[in-house]
Amino acid sequence: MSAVASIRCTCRQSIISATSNATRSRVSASVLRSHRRSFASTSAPSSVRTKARLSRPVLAFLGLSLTLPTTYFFFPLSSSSSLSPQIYTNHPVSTTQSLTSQHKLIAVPIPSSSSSTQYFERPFRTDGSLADVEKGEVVVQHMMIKSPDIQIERPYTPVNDGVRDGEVRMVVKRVRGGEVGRVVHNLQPGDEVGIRGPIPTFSITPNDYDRIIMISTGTAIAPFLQLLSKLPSPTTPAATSSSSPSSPTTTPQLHLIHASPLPNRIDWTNSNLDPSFIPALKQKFVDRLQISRIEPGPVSKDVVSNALSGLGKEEKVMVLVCLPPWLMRPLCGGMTPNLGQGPITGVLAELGLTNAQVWKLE
Ligand SMILES: Cc1cc2nc3c(=O)[nH]c(=O)nc-3n(C[C@H](O)[C@H](O)[C@H](O)COP(=O)(O)OP(=O)(O)OC[C@H]3O[C@@H](n4cnc5c(N)ncnc54)[C@H](O)[C@@H]3O)c2cc1C
Repeated sequence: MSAVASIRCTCRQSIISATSNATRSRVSASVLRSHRRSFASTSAPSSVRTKARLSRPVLAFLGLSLTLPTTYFFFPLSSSSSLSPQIYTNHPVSTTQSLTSQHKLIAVPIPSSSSSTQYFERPFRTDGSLADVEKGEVVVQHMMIKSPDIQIERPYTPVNDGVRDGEVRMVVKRVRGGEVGRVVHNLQPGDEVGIRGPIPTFSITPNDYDRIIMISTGTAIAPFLQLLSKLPSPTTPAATSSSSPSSPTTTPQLHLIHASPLPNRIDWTNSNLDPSFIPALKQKFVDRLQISRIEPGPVSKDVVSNALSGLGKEEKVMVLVCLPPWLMRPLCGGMTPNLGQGPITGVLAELGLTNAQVWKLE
């Protein structure tokens, strides 16, 4: 199997949270890896790209740590009804649905104004400008939701294609003592929620790969559900099947490896409660999408080896990993403290995969 073609990632690093008694800052921003170009406003010549890749997270870190807190604290909520990555606006929740006792699906309509949809179609860069999406490129994005009571925000990844559906749908897990999870779980249809986004999480040009393997557990499946929702059905002409300005024209072989919930827990991902969940995706992709459900816990070498089987020497593979740190470490090595990719170690390294073939998502 050969190396990467292109994946560009804006890591989930723009999180600024302040609790009532302390201000915690977890800031990270745009880490873009591209072999052709990045979301950055100017394309660096190839000779300096490596250097640019190394310095960009640092610059983004500094830039965001200055700009986002300012935006957040001085302009906490705008009266405008447009969605914006920089400024919070209040938006009514149209539907809410309990998927399990811990998981709630909420839908927030996207205002039809072009100022709201533009950020879905032309992703927001950390320098404030908008990126042109390349032909065939799919950008996975997340939204920030804030607590109305205290200065705290959390990122959530829509499971669907927002522009196509006219709304973003997010599955939010409530954790014990969690602040924003509590807020979301108390929402009723018609209630308003402070939201900003969309913010790019990562982008990928699926046509550049022969096989894309996605590995997740729990709500970390959300970026993959969104990616699969944005990909056109292999049986439908690309131009009509996605809202993306430049839909991929062919579908690579897709393999989703997703942990089953603990025994006696409801497997919401495998329900028909949303058209972005697994059963609908299976119907959409038929034999282009293989699903492996695995036991909760560390991902075994066998299951990944199985997903890689039959891959020719010249074929290109990308493994996208979205797991909590304790599961990511044995599989492929952890991310660095500033949410850089870090070296590939563990199971994926043993299978011969390199940094060019793996992308880690926090
Ligand atoms: C890019 C991105 C996308 C994401 N998408 C999703 C998604 O689609 N769905 C989803 O459910 N989640 C998603 N997450 C996770 C989400 O952003 C939150 O981290 C999660 O919902 C918990 O937030 P919370 O405010 O409810 O809990 P928090 O208030 O952050 O609490 C989390 C845990 O920490 C504990 N805790 C809180 N404060 C303290 C303290 N001072 N000392 C000790 N312990 C403390 C709490 O008890 C709790 O157990 C995503 C994360 C990222 C980075």
